[in-house]
Amino acid sequence: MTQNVPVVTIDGPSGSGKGTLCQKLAEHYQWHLLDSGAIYRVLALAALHHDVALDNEDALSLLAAHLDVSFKASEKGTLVILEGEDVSFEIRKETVGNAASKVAAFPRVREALLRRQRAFRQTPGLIADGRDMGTVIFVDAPAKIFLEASAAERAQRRYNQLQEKGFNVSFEHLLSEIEERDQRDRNRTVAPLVPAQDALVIDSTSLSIEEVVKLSIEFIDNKLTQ
Ligand SMILES: Nc1ncnc2c1ncn2[C@@H]1O[C@H](COP(=O)(O)OP(=O)(O)OP(=O)(O)O)[C@@H](O)[C@H]1O
Ligand SMILES: Nc1ccn([C@H]2C[C@H](O)[C@@H](COP(=O)(O)O)O2)c(=O)n1
Repeated sequence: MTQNVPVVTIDGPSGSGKGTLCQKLAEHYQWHLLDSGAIYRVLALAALHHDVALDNEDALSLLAAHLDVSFKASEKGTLVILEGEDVSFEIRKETVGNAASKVAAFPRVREALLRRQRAFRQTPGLIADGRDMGTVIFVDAPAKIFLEASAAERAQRRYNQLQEKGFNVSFEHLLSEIEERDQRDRNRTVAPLVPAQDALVIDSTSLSIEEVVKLSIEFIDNKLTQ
């Protein structure tokens, strides 16, 4: 019964630090990791590759139901494979993130990806990263965290990240993309980005990564022993 396998859900807006926190938690507990955003990103990329319009819910949900995606552990981290091709780098582009946010707004697309996400619940446990992990996908999770940060701080983090990788980007452009994505993810009719009622909300705007990890582990350990 996978229902007995513990899950920790980490939800929050783009750039709040979910991915960073989830990797550290998965290492700490030696649990599996679900990056649900990567699945939506792969779907968006598949739509772009196959010329499927980002507003065609029928075609997108069909594509989602048959999405040929797999995740492979490697020395460089987890590789994301779409139809046999390594798309780990491509799916991280801001254009793909924005497209993912558009396709993710359709109820039948979300429905088509539901079981695929729940299948990640395997012993000894799962750290689940996304927007609706605690509110829809794993509502019975014993520990739920909602990670926030101001839009300006998230844009600054993304700016630093891209600069380090050698990309020349405008801070203002990044900020407006983050605000646009927030607006879409928070206001959609299905599975909007909101904290679960039983989630611990952490505002990381002025916290270091280490402080966020420490607070999270204290909370999770407490919840898991209740
Ligand atoms: N508390 C923090 N303080 C400073 N920088 C941070 C903090 N948490 C994360 N970061 C940095 O912010 C950037 C974005 O973090 P991360 O990719 O984990 O966010 P995310 O919420 O997973 O974003 P997305 O949803 O778009 O994938 C990374 O460069 C990361 O190192
Ligand atoms: N559980 C999820 C995960 C992701 N999405 C959508 C909304 C995001 O803007 C987009 C990309 O996610 P990211 O990789 O930046 O975490 O995918 C969603 O709706 N639900």
